[in-house]
Amino acid sequence: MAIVLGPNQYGKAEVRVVAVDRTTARHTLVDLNVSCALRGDFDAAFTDGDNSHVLTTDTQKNTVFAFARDGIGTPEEFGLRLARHFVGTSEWVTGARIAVESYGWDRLSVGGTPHDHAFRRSGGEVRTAVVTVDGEDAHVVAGLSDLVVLKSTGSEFWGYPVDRYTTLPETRDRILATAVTARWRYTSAELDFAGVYDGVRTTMLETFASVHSLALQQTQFAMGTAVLERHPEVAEVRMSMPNRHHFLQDLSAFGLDNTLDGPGVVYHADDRPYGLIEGSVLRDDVPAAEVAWQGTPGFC
Ligand SMILES: O=c1[nH]c(=O)c2[nH]c(=O)[nH]c2[nH]1
Repeated sequence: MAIVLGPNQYGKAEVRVVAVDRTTARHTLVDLNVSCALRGDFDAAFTDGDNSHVLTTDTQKNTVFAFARDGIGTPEEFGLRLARHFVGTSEWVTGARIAVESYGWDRLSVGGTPHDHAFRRSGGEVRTAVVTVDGEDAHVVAGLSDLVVLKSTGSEFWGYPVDRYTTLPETRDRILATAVTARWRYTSAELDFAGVYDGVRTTMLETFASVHSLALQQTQFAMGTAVLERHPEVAEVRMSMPNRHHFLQDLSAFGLDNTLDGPGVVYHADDRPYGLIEGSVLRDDVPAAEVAWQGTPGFC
């Protein structure tokens, strides 16, 4: 029996970098959380403490800040620049995974006039990008998380099996709410990343709104299908969506009606437990690229 080192990677996680574009008096902000992971021949560091192949995580952090000095661009472009730099710099670094979270800031207005340099964090939504350079190949997985959406009608849930533990009543009209986390893989690393991102996000929102839902599963698949139909540069979509249950609150103890036959206006928003619907939608003519997903958690 031999005990051997298995797959490994290392890098600096969660480098928080904020870049202010001051080229005009109207400033813009880019606010990122960047995590680097290098892959390659680092065995001796793990087995013997031999650091001769270890580009320190401190150097990786410094590289992130230094690269930001020249302008960041999109999260995907920034990730590709960093990953290609790390893979091109030393022969024993054969791959790099750069994960970027991008936080949006909206410009504040004063008396209806947009302010030049004051901002408010926009929503809880986060744009994400995971770039993997593997030798000569580059993979880009874009995404978003915590895009919170709700429909106050246009959602039903019925027709499920009933066993001795089933108490959920069937409904023809319920609130459907979720926080979308989605990642989608591009077929190319040369794209208008900002434009395609906006298009995919809009497609998801429009589909959520317009599909009459018989299950969150159906809505999710429709969202992924619409993305693949409208965006040929997307190879596959993976989504994780908690079902944020809203139940009509029973107000009968107070002599108030609150059923769907009556006004049906007061709901109790349950934060947990929640159903968790996870799925992927693929094109059957595009080859899989599991290395693009290696290390990206949260999906089945
Ligand atoms: O859209 C839904 N899918 C389910 O699988 C499910 N399960 C449940 O209790 N409510 C719901 N709603």
